[in-house]
Amino acid sequence: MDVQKVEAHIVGWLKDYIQKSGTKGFVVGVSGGIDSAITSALVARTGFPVLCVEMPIHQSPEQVNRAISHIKDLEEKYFNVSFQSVNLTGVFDNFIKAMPVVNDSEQRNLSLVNSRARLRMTTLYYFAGLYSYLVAGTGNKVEDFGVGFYTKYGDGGVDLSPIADLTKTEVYKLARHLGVRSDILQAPPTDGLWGDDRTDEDQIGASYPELEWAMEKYTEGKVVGDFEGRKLEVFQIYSNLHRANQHKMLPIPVCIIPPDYKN
Ligand SMILES: NC(=O)c1ccc[n+]([C@@H]2O[C@H](COP(=O)([O-])OP(=O)(O)OC[C@H]3O[C@@H](n4cnc5c(N)ncnc54)[C@H](O)[C@@H]3O)[C@@H](O)[C@H]2O)c1
Ligand SMILES: Nc1ncnc2c1ncn2[C@@H]1O[C@H](COP(=O)(O)O)[C@@H](O)[C@H]1O
Ligand SMILES: O=P(O)(O)OP(=O)(O)O
Repeated sequence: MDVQKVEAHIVGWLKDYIQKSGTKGFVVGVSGGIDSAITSALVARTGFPVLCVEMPIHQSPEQVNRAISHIKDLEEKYFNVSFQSVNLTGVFDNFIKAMPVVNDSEQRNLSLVNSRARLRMTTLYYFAGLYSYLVAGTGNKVEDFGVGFYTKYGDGGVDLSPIADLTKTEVYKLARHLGVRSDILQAPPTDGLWGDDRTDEDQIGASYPELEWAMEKYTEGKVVGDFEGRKLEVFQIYSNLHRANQHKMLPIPVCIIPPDYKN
């Protein structure tokens, strides 16, 4: 990958889009992870106003510190970048209190995990509405179009996706080129939504390089019977998630009324 060309292409694409949209800038959630680090670094390079929002919800101090240090790095380098911290821990705790008590704790935990992501989306759109900004998405190609590993209308609820055609491996290459901090480069990818230190790999059961391999094979039309051992395991993980999460990748189904019913 020619990182210089990719950087220039994405920055140009962002500038072109925002000029045509008639909006004034970008807002992006910065978590201390690699995807939001490069997304914020790219929107910063457009010269348009960029609001980086850090939104802890029972977050580990390491994650918070990485996010804040990254935003400070950007603020020092780019006059157009500003920083807002919004602690959503109390909002989330009150949300839980307002919900009825349920017994199935596994399903409840997953639903609450996704509620965290949706509270962040709501916050980003608050700022987008306030300043006429666009919400920049941070999803990469594997998350968005491979395994659908994101929260529908949570971190998936965005106005534009600058890095969604880059695999995670390409995200790392671009991050090194953009000079992203080493602690962010070294942090294992995590959604940070569970209140513990589980990584994306712990949750999915395969690493990003493995998923990228499977995505390539799946796209080539390979099937389960083509593999054995660990490759088979990874291919099955990928295929199952890809199929189950199609509803996140396709436009939502609309019930079309037969025209003669309307006459
Ligand atoms: N970037 C990240 O790393 C990241 C970010 C957020 C969440 N996550 C992870 O992603 C996962 C998200 O969980 P999820 O996918 O269960 O939740 P989700 O809320 O994203 O999607 C499930 C919802 O989609 C809808 N749905 C389900 N099947 C459907 C169908 N066939 N057609 C239409 N709509 C349908 C339902 O409303 C359901 O509640 C979690 O494991 C979470 O930890 C990862
Ligand atoms: N703590 C956070 N502060 C700001 N923005 C956040 C935070 N955690 C997550 N985000 C945003 O959501 C996406 C996806 O997050 P994952 O950590 O990959 O689940 C992230 O890129 C931020 O934009
Ligand atoms: O989306 P981010 O920035 O939180 O990156 P990662 O998923 O690698 O933690």
